[in-house]
Amino acid sequence: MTSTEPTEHCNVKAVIPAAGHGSRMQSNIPKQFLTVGGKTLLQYSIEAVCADSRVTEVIVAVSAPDSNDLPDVSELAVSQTVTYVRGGETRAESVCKGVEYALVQGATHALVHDAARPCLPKEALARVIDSGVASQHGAILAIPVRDSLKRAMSLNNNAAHIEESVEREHLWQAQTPQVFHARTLLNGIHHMGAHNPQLTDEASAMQWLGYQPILVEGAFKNLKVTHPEDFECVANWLLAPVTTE
Ligand SMILES: Nc1ccn([C@@H]2O[C@H](COP(=O)(O)OP(=O)(O)OP(=O)(O)O)[C@@H](O)[C@H]2O)c(=O)n1
Ligand SMILES: C[C@](O)(CO)[C@H](O)COP(=O)(O)O
Repeated sequence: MTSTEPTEHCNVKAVIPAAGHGSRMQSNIPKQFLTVGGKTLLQYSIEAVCADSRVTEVIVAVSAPDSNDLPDVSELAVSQTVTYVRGGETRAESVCKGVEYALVQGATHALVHDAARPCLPKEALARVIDSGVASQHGAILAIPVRDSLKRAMSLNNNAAHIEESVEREHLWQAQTPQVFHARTLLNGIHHMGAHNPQLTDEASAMQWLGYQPILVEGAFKNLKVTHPEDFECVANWLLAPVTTE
């Protein structure tokens, strides 16, 4: 793997982890299957990663690949092949299953994108692919921290109190997609362990191997739906009139 892989030799396959329970969402169905305008968040996320033709296939890791509740891939407004595989007990394990399948299908690079991030802008997708395939370090979308940061501590009243301020300069919040050489990423996840609580994103696995992924500025609207208020924001963005990107 050279430090600047010629992009014409790249075969980027998207892996979408969508096997979570969405417990923080407190909804009666996993959040990726909540609908906005008649489409699930998962469908929006699949269509979002398919907006760049360099993505040659989409592999979606779900808890029940043969479930009738899954979006019918024939109804998706995409030209790429979409395949469901069985996910795992952790996000990392689901990603692992997806990347293993992507490698069998001939992927050189894996583009991992949360099913819970349906508002991925096309131009941000293009930029993270550009950077991710051009460097052995790979790349992730992220946004610089914009608020003051405080470390919390609990006092005897159990309320959270400020223990200290945390320097926010040079701090970024990681998003997805995260784009890496597929075999290297799989090695990183295997070495770190898919149940390792520190393995919260693909960049962590690459860092474990000594790589320093490129930070590509993403977008605030590329929000991960985690809590109910997030869903309200995302639903408004998805239903807003389409603007030319
Ligand atoms: N075992 C898991 C856990 C999570 N995910 C996926 O990873 C993405 C980001 O994870 P998160 O937001 O934490 O989703 P959940 O684990 O479902 O949420 P919670 O932690 O609130 O249960 C989601 O698209 C989720 O479906 C997955 O594929 N497999
Ligand atoms: C991968 C990720 O979206 C980057 O911010 C985040 O780590 C996922 O965390 P979660 O707790 O599994 O949602």
